[in-house]
Amino acid sequence: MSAVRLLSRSRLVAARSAVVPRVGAARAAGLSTAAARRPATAARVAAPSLAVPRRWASAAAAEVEAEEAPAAEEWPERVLPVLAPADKKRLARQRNIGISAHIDSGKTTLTERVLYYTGRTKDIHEVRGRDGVGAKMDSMELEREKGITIQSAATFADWNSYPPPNEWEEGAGAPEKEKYAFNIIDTPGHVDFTIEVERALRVLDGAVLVLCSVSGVQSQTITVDRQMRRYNVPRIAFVNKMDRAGANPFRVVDQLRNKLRMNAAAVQIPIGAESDFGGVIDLVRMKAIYNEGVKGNVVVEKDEIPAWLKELAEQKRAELIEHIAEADEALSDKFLMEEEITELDITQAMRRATIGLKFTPVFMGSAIKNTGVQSMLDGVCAYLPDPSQVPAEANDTTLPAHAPAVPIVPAAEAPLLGLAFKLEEGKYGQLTYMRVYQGELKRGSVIYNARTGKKVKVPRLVRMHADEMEDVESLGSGEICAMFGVECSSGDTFTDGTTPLSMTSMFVPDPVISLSIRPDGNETPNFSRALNRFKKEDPTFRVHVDAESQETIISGMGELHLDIYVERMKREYNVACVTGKPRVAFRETITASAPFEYTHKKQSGGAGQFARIKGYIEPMELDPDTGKDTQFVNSVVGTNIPNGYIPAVEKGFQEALDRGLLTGYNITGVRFVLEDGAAHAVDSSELAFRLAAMGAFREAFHKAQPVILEPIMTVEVVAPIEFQGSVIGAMNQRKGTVVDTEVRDDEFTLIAEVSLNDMFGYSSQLRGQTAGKGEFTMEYKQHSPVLPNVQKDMIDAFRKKQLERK
Ligand SMILES: Nc1nc2c(ncn2[C@@H]2O[C@H](COP(=O)(O)OP(=O)(O)OP(=O)(O)O)[C@@H](O)[C@H]2O)c(=O)[nH]1
Repeated sequence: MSAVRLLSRSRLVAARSAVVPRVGAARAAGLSTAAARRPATAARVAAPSLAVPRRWASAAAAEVEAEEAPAAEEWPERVLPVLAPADKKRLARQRNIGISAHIDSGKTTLTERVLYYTGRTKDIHEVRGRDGVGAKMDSMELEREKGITIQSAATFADWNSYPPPNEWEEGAGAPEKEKYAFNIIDTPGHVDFTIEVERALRVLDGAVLVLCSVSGVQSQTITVDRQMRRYNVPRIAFVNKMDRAGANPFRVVDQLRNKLRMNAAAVQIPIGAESDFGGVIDLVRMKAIYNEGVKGNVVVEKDEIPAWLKELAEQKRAELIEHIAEADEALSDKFLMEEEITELDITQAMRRATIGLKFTPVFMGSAIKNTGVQSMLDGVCAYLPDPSQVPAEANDTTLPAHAPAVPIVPAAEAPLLGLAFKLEEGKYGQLTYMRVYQGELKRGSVIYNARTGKKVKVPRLVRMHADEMEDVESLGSGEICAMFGVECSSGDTFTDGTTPLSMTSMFVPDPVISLSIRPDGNETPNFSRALNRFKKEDPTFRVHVDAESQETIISGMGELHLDIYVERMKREYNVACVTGKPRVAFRETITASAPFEYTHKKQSGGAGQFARIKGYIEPMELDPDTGKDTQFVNSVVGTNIPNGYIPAVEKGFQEALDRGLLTGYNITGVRFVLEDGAAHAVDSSELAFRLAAMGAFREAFHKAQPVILEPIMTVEVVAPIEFQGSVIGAMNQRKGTVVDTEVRDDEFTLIAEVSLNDMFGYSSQLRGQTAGKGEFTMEYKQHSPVLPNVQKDMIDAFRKKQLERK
């Protein structure tokens, strides 16, 4: 295997540019280009150096302490594998895609079509359909009942399509269609299940953003788009529901441009509209595409474009070329020079621009009317990247956190590196969904959990098809699969034990709502079993026991999120529960810095306790790299505090954060800087320093202008126009700030920012106000300080409760 020797990504770039000029010279000298690509130094690095000692796997279990970690000069030289031609070929026909959108845009309905057309299902079952079967992808009983998607389901499917445009040659005609392997994840649209969307985007290489042709860009579309940007996921858009009254795909394209600041353009135009919608015109090839046969399974392409659409097609084709040219230099040059632009120029530029996150092609159709779905699938093959084209990175767990991340090459020969991105407890035990990033995962092989260092044998490996499965012997890099009987937590990395690499973790938002929970009747082991399982499956679901009331408190992303878990406790674990009133997850923070100098001293016969610490606390913003907004900084110079006591100070600080001093809620956004102190040879202990840190924090916190923060939500209401006045009135009553309103035909959309604390009971109010016709979604925006009078009331109420307890 040829190899490129590297230390960091910048060196990778440098190495690549250093190699390029040598290729021509090598050819002239009769050498293979592979040999020429290998820099001189790498020639001495034999392939086995890819393997690192087995002990690294267990070393990875522990976080590397800064002082233990090797200095930068000692960081190991990195040898990156180069993709073998066989890997490249296989990966070029692999697509890992997510289907994401605002609630009710038709993702599940669309996925049902995809499964049917790819031959995975024999029939189409509708969401909340009359046949009582329910959609294939909504396999959970609850999902089928409510007609919403709760858990994402991964599905494997094959699709025949043309090779991607980068493999075509000008003038050579269309190549034969080939088989692509798709992994599709149907993600939930409700904000309460945001973590499912986050997880899916983390492991997928591209996405289809589904929009409703009438409602266009909605609040959840904005959230999903933000998540896709966070993970650099290239996307194509699909404007669904083209059969609906008021359908207008070009308005949706405008919204993509204006509201999401996306460089987007339609690659199709509709043939007919609303109930007359009959097909689409492909603007690249200028062909009319219709669906015929059983449930639209036969795609008919006609060279003849209906005469009444010719002018619109020409105009929209020009607009498409202009927008791609904005994002692609090669096409832009041709465009400016007024040279002839061929079909291949457009498709190749569109692929480059889409993968480069500079352009979004917009497809359109109607999932329910079986129209336009196959063309969208061809678009996935043509314009979304294969797994080798998406940069992925891992951390070397033997190095400190600031060491450069290591680029991953999805080579089959490299050591195994896989990310367990989702857990599910099924009939046959725990099912762990894994994306293999490099190497190969084989049934029966032994793999290592990089976090715990534990090894485990893979007893069974399956490809998932919603809730059914297909056994496989092995899976290559870039693929998604599920394993049975592998104990782990969501987000764990698995390796073959020969690499110290671990995948970077995902963004987990903090919970915004909590409620107390207890079994209705005697407590059975199933109560804690269920809570433990949910906690492991879902990092946004938290459980703790309140120190004062001794109640079990569950927290999550919204009322629906917690309701679903309470319901699942009853259905899956036979534990009916009684819950308290939902409470908003307030937080406390500081708005100024404050110094501390604190001595903890106790002398009551025998060994005393002595610890003195000095330093300051200050406000801290969320660190986007670590996802943390609290930090302990050790700035001690000298030995006034012996090194061994420093971790105890940090522990005391962490403990102090757990229980706020104003109202008992968590403290966030604080940096604790330890500068100096004193110890006593006999009386100092870890306990004394821990207590000193807690005392110092208490003292400084009150001087640092503390405030209570509350979650502010973005609320989007859609309702018939006649209810606009009363809906706005109710929002004002709830002290909401109206951010935007939009009126469309007979419907309006209102976007407001409202404190979550003022949103309780809104769904029944809206239902009453709009005769059941209004809908709303709510999404967490940020934590903001409560009004001073509210803060005072909350502090008084907390104190009163504490006095009553005493
Ligand atoms: N008119 C029309 N209705 C559609 C179309 N596609 C889906 N629907 C309907 O829209 C509703 C929502 O569809 P789903 O497929 O459940 O939407 P979803 O985006 O998966 O919903 P969540 O998973 O709950 O976010 C259902 O009543 C569908 O029948 C379409 O192309 N045209």
